[in-house]
Amino acid sequence: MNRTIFITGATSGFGQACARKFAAGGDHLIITGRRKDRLEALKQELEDRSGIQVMPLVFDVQDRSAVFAAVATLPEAWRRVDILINNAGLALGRDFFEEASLEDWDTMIDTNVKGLLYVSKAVLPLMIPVGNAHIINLGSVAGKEVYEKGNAYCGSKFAVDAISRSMRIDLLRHGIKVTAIHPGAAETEFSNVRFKGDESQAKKIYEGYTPLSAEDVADVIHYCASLPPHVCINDLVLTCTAQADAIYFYKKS
Ligand SMILES: NC(=O)C1=CN([C@@H]2O[C@H](COP(=O)(O)OP(=O)(O)OC[C@H]3O[C@@H](n4cnc5c(N)ncnc54)[C@H](OP(=O)(O)O)[C@@H]3O)[C@@H](O)[C@H]2O)C=CC1
Ligand SMILES: N[C@@H](C=O)C(=O)O
Repeated sequence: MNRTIFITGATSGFGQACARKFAAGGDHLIITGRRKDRLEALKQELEDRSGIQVMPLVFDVQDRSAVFAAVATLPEAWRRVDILINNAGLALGRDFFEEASLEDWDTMIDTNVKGLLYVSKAVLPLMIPVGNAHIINLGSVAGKEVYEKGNAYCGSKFAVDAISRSMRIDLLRHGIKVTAIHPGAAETEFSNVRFKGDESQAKKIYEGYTPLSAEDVADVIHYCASLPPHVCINDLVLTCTAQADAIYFYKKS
């Protein structure tokens, strides 16, 4: 399938796994993140292995002007986007409300919510003319149920849930599908980022059970993106079997 897929957060985790999955299926990629070295390495890997074309764009999704400027640099051949995967995001800290950092809250809201809005707004003009484009937003089980010390992270993912529902209504007239994907715990760089490099705390999150992998999530995203034009998966929660919901895990002692 020679589509063009625009993936944010392609330097790690779900985004990187999606890039590999879609490249293997023959799709061309626009891959984005702040770490240019990782984007360049992924471009090299995928162009060598899959023979597809890859366009890296380096920008911080929190920076509105940088988002629009980066999209504006796309040459004519890249000014058609079939699928946008709004994946860039993070959690910072896991603290009680009164102890949490305002800076962490700002970053989560600016990245997970405003960043998704900015990128979608900037890329939509390249999607509307396609007639049957698709937006896939990364929410979380944290956007379906709240948990202790989840505060702003849960809030940001509830916002992604609501934005996805609203997008779906507004964009229907352009034939654009909107799918929200809500994973449970997956072992990526996510917890290292959340716990600010505290490897032991990050590792503890995944002890006693088998979490999702980035590839598990990418497989599901690719399936959602490969359905016939008249079929849309609107909202999908996926967890590892050991995780019953956002809070309950069955962990072998
Ligand atoms: N792992 C999990 O348990 C779950 C994760 N999620 C969500 O899935 C998404 C991907 O997470 P995951 O792959 O696990 O995490 P990773 O930390 O492995 O990857 C996060 C990606 O987002 C990018 N990113 C973060 N901040 C910015 C920014 N300001 N500007 C541009 N890119 C940014 C990073 O790129 P770079 O640093 O190079 O900019 C990186 O490529 C996130 O939205 C997360 O909230 C949802 C449910 C579960
Ligand atoms: N599901 C995880 C990531 O979003 C979490 O809620 O910590």
